[in-house]
Amino acid sequence: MHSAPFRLVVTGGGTGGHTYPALTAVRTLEARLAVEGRALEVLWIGTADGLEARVAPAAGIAFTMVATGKIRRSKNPLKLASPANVRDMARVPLGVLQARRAIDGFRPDVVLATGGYVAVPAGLAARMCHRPLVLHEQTVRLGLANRKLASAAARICVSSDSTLGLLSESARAIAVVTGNPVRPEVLSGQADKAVQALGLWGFDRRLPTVYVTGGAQGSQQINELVGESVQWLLGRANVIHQCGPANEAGLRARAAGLPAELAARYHLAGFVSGELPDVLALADVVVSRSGAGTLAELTALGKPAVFVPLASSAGNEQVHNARHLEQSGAAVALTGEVTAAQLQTAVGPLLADAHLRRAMAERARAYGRPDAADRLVDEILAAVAGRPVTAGAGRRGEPSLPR
Ligand SMILES: CC(=O)N[C@H]1[C@@H](OP(=O)(O)OP(=O)(O)OC[C@H]2O[C@@H](n3ccc(=O)[nH]c3=O)[C@H](O)[C@@H]2O)O[C@H](CO)[C@@H](O)[C@@H]1O
Repeated sequence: MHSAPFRLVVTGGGTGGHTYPALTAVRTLEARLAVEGRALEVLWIGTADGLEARVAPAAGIAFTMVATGKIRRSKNPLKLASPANVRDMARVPLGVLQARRAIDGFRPDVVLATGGYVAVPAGLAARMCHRPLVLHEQTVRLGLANRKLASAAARICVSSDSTLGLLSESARAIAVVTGNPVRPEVLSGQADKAVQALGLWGFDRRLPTVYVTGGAQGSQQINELVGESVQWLLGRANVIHQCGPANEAGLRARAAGLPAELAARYHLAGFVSGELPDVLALADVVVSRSGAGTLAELTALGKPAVFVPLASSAGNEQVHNARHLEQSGAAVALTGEVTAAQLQTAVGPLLADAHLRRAMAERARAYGRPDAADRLVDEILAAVAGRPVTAGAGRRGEPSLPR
């Protein structure tokens, strides 16, 4: 029985893709320590306007804000020297100072950084305070924040085997494939609870249900495609459409024009929060962006998916992710200029044929890593104990996401 609590600083956020793996790691570590009778104390270093500013306090985690600026990539020096860029870069040293003060005061055993702009000042401050820094990368290529922090890290935990080949020799020496943590509750949703919680009384349970999601902020492109196809979809399915908080009012006005019998089977939401696991359980087909977080969830659950990747995502990784799953029949990828007709051609067979859905679900599940959070916690504990990375750790010979 340990009397001293384990102290963790966690940093990362902006989007859901960086925020939820951090939250899942905290919860998993807490459960692991509880078995030994040891308490966990956590401080989350984030930004005021990132998703983490809502998620961490709602989870009862102490939260402190630091200044940070968007780090933009550009090969054009004029763009790099733009006023917005210069202003944002100037905020980073202020953020480092603030993060350093927070870390000095909290004295964590370890700092976990999961990417996003805020991870840069907090990660640099971790090194200044001589605290072990564990990085987690969700996407196949290291994000900008993790690239900046790699040389300061004790461990670089990655989500895909194919990331290892893309790392420098020194980064590979401290890299471990853990997978991308999926919130445990996401894996145990119940379809009936979604009906209760969202009041989906007009849904026809004899029809399949499509969950449309554009990621935490919603996707204009997916909203338009679904808007054009909504009557077609509702002719064959119930639809839950997560459209992004900023787009909700406009789409709600448009949905008011639907015939009543179709409107009863259409549910619009800006953001799906606590009900997400139950919504995923209810979904027979998912139409989605292919961000790393969503992909980890859908493969862990084994859900047939039609992906409409964000073409401008870093290194085009969403397109790579979607195409890679499509190659083995684990999803359908719609890339480039996608039309409503293409969406219908992709979704139609899945709505019509439950066998097809089951086959795709099985293939998707082969990519899932439901144990990723446990493996990340193993590495956090190993970093605190000063254990070196095991050579070849994490190579499991499973299907991996592409380069
Ligand atoms: C625009 C952008 O920068 N996208 C990147 C961002 O994705 P972004 O954060 O937008 O998307 P992800 O798919 O990674 O994660 C979204 C997360 O939010 C959750 N969710 C979403 C909607 C909702 O209503 N409720 C809800 O809980 C999803 O279940 C998921 O857990 O980070 C990912 C991981 O680094 C990258 O792969 C993406 O390319």
